[in-house]
Amino acid sequence: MERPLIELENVSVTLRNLEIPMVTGVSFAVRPREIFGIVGESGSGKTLLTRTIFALHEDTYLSAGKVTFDGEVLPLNGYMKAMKRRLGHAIGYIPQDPFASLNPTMRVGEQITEALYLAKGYPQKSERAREAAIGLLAEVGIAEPALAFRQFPDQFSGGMRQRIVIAIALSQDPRLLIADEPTTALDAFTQRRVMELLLERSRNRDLAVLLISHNLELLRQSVDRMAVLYGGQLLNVTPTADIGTRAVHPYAQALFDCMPTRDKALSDIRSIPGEPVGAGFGRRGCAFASRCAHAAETCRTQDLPINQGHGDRFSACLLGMGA
Ligand SMILES: Nc1ncnc2c1ncn2[C@@H]1O[C@H](COP(=O)(O)OP(=O)(O)OP(=O)(O)O)[C@@H](O)[C@H]1O
Repeated sequence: MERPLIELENVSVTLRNLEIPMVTGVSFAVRPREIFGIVGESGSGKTLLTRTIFALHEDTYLSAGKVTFDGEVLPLNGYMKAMKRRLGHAIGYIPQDPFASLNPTMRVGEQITEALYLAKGYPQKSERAREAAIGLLAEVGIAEPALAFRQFPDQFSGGMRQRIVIAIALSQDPRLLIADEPTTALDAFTQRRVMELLLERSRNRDLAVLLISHNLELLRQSVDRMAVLYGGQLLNVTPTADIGTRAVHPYAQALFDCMPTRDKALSDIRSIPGEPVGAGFGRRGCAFASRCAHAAETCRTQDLPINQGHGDRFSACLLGMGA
């Protein structure tokens, strides 16, 4: 099996000021060219985990575990510095909101040539940088790339802006692209077009993608495997093809049961009882136990198993379900 591009082993994320562990015991590996998802309800800790791993969060730190990128272990001490060296080169980031992530006062071309200068050293005003930027705009489906080069972000729709953000991320020739809810700010149709573009570009460029979303259906259509987070715990790692077809962790099953799909009758859609438990669960046992139809005493008293090795599947269910 190929060496993972990035591997998390028993990673915990802690809030800096309060010293509260928010995400605990997360292990998974993303392989080269793999489209890997992280799914979980709002507040489950997806963003905290991702932004901490990629050194984008000032309020949290990696308090335990091991992160290996491309075969190199990044030290916990000095982690942010070590990871920041890879951001913008080996790793590209596409944030949630294309409206907030582009500078409204700078022309689109300037923003791309700035990224090209930082990643590849192309002088910003050079013809080489201009040509590369226009090429990138064409690559992400901007109809008149030479014109777009001279325009400002507010002259574009949300979907077009997100394409420009993707062009900036691609300008750095990354091997791993992180996309945190990249389409939530867009309408359903545009969402689909932008996702298609993202996946097509990654296949074309042999990129691995880490796609974070609360939308199980979006992930089911897009990713090869996914990690399921709940209450800051990793409950399941599963090939996407398993969802709805073979046993997965009871929480992943419950998420699937409440998701409307084309082949499901309205009466088959079931909501999950109880209130969601947010990141920072901080007790022994499974954070999902209070809402799980199968929960037993052991689910409240035992520590969750940790995902070991690089297998395709992992279930943290203390009753052995979905393993
Ligand atoms: N700086 C912070 N200080 C205190 N709590 C925080 C901080 N940042 C996030 N949290 C809390 O941590 C929890 C997890 O947040 P996170 O943003 O990771 O959730 P999420 O799973 O990405 O949800 P969403 O899909 O809504 O973005 C939330 O309850 C949030 O309120």
